[in-house]
Amino acid sequence: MDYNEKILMLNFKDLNIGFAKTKKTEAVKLFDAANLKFEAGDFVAVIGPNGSGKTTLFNTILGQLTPLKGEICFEEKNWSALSRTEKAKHLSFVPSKFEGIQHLTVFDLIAMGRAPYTNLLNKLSSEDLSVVEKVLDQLNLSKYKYKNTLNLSDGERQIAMIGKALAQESEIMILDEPTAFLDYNNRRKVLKLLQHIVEVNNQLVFISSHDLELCFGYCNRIIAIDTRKNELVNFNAPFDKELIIKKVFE
Ligand SMILES: Nc1ncnc2c1ncn2[C@@H]1O[C@H](COP(=O)(O)OP(=O)(O)OP(=O)(O)O)[C@@H](O)[C@H]1O
Repeated sequence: MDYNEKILMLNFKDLNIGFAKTKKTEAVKLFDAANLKFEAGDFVAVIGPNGSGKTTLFNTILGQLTPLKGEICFEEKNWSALSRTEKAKHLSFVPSKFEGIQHLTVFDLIAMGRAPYTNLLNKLSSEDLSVVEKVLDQLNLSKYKYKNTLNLSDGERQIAMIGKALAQESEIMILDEPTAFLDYNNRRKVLKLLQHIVEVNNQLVFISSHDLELCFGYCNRIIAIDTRKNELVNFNAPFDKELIIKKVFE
């Protein structure tokens, strides 16, 4: 076996992203995302102007929207054929803002990541508990273990949300603007943490962001929504920053 061989995770086959026709509205096509492949160990930034379709792309990958054309394959299986629980074992999602919930501790939040593996009563097995402890340890969150999620700073809460996704033990993680509400130091801390997770766990991680310098600094791939040509364009590191900015924002 070639240890440098990359493991294919997601494959966009002839994909068109947008909103399907409904009884009341016409179909809206946003862009082509044809024939892109994503592998284990890819840290991918999705960039594009406001309203270009980053969230729509994520919602399509998450299975909440159907592609207008084509399909998304996960390890060569059609992704849409997988049940919600099966998908949750392969894919975790971190929203850009989580305000915290009264009485929900950091431990409880991270334990929620085990939901795809627990029974109807959500009882944690000893294996679930050891995964939660491992994540608390890995993210240096043990000192906040019993802290209420309402009483964390934005940065701490974002890292706790990443912990919930990590506890899900999915190969793919999607984070919608994970640094949008963070200060300069916490932005770097979160991106560095994600870069580390990609390397150590060999996961596939997608983020969306308007902070191009962060994406250039930490990601190994950028997929940019070119709103002139209505297509998704792939760039691999090392990035030609000027070319990317010109193509997407000028
Ligand atoms: N249900 C819908 N039907 C039709 N168009 C929609 C629907 N929801 C959103 N849109 C439009 O789709 C486009 C893409 O929106 P989306 O939220 O995916 O963009 P975005 O790149 O994530 O934006 P931002 O950077 O501002 O968060 C926008 O023009 C939006 O108005």
